[in-house]
Amino acid sequence: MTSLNKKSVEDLPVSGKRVLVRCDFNVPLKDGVITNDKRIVAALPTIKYLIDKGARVILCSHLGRPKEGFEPEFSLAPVAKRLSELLGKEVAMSKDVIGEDAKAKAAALKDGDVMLLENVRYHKEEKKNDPAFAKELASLAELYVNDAFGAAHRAHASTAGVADYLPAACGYLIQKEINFMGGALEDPKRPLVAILGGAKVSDKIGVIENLINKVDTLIVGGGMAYTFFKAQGHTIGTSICEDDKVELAREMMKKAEEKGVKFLLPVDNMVGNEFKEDCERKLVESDDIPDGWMGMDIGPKSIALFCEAIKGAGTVIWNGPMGVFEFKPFAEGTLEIAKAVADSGAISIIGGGDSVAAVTKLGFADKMSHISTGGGASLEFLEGKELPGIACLNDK
Ligand SMILES: Nc1ncnc2c1ncn2[C@@H]1O[C@H](COP(=O)(O)OP(=O)(O)O)[C@@H](O)[C@H]1O
Ligand SMILES: O=C(OP(=O)(O)O)[C@H](O)COP(=O)(O)O
Repeated sequence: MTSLNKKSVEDLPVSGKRVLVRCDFNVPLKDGVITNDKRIVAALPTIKYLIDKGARVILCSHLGRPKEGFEPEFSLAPVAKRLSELLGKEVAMSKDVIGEDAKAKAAALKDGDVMLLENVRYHKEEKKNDPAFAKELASLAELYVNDAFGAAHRAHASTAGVADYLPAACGYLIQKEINFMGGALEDPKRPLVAILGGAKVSDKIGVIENLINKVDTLIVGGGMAYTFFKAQGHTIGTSICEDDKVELAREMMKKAEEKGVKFLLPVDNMVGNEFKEDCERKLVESDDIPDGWMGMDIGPKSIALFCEAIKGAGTVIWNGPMGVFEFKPFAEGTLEIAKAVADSGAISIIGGGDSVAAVTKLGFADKMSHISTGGGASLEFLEGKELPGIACLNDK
């Protein structure tokens, strides 16, 4: 396993100290109710450690993308409530971030107490990583712990800026994420198979460029595939495609061939005449999608081809569903690939909001070695980019 060369929460003298802990509590909410608390649960080991050590814990996070100032639907109050339930103790919630209420509540903390600040993005200075705001936030505490892996690719005041003013270390979640993903890529159990799908071609094509130097097999399915189909000269109908990435897709395939990387694309496709759950559907036994039809899932031959490659894998890295899994008639590809990954015995790492949602919805989450709490963050890490939320922390 790769070890992170950064100070850990255990390296800080936390007893009796006020510790500012950045978490990623950016959880999905529907009508004010948390629909998936995975990110809150994932933050518990660090919080519990600090409570046990008698630290005075000041938690902070963003939630969603509020535009300006206080907007009630982005309040972290539901998170404070859920945290109280999970910890079995009161989590005080301040009405503001660096205002009077936050300062008073932070000053009143006793050893082992926990509080949560309001959404840091209520201040526009947060995303700008404004030094004065970072300094003010830091002044609430004596030590800083970043455990927000899902936001570690953001150079914001609470994820990076505060580290200029306080001794700074990482929490257990960041360690866990980096250990798993770093280990998988630096010393992978082979064959190393990467599966990429989903819809964000431009975000992920950079990952392919980097992965080609590391993987034995690269599987591209889902909405990603059609840009590659176009690069091969196939017709793609109305399938999603990023025209400005076609040339890059061609280069990626050439690079894969030169490097001896097995590059698998779908060989048959489930298509629909409209982007709707109950659209007309048919199987196209080739990579030429007819006019007026859209590739919305991989077909049975592709499933068999991909599953065969997954079967012998030592490590599987998967990001992006194989089709529009939210529509039941097009969920088959994602379901079968999830099953194959679960049954492969390989070390399996799943990242990305929709991929994790798909794997969870289909009931395979427990069978994966690692479900990452970060979408964008895990991708940037896999691309080999330095994450600012980690780079800012004190070296060991
Ligand atoms: N063939 C396709 N056409 C259009 N959208 C697709 C296709 N295959 C998958 N998708 C969509 O891709 C979305 C997920 O893509 P993305 O955001 O890149 O993944 P993740 O969130 O796991 O990183 C899903 O909502 C899914 O419906
Ligand atoms: O949900 C998040 O990222 P993700 O959707 O890439 O997993 C993080 O909380 C970061 O949020 P942001 O993309 O608004 O900075």
